[in-house]
Amino acid sequence: MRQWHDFSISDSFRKEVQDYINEVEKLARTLYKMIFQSLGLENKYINTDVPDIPRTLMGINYYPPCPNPSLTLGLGSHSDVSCLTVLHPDSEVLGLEINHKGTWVPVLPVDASAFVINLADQVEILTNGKYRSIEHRVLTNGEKARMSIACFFGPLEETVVAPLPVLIDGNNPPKYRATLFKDYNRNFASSRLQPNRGTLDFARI
Ligand SMILES: O=C(O)CCC(=O)C(=O)O
Ligand SMILES: [Fe+2]
Repeated sequence: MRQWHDFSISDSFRKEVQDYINEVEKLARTLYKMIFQSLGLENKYINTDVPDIPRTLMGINYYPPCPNPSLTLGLGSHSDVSCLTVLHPDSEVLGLEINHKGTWVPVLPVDASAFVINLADQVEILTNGKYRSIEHRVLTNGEKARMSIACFFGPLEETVVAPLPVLIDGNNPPKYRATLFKDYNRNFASSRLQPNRGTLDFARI
């Protein structure tokens, strides 16, 4: 039987991960820009005033089979903390659900190579709630293990995130205060997963 120390991080594994992250980062940057373009913001403003997303965190989630899926979740309900998540879901073993107006709806990948894109908390703050971060959770499967690869794209720790001034006026007062991303992140880590997009409470006015 193979032991844990038989699994080294080989050069080929390192390269695969690096190539994957490079490609997914290009996609994330394109989508991130399109989010703000869709709100009518000019490219010049986006390039100078919207915080950059240079920070990538990649996580491989492994959900072992569970003898009684009704008793537990694979991952409790939460919204992602950063700006945007590019998720490579397991197209064979389903389980991801989003909360759509109070109803849990399964996310069905259109094919084996399709990504799921989650808008995360910092985009909700920047757009002053025009785009909302999505609450999601993962069910367990009775027979098969599930795997997913999540890449989270966000600002630097020292970046202050606040609703973009251009989206604020008399009819649209700020719904969120300015927070240092480091503090937001620390609050997320110490409060663990929270339902109802509860991590946003940290910045909500
Ligand atoms: O496994 C999944 O499909 C979702 C994972 C997830 O929500 C996360 O890593 O934040
Ligand atoms: Fe998530």
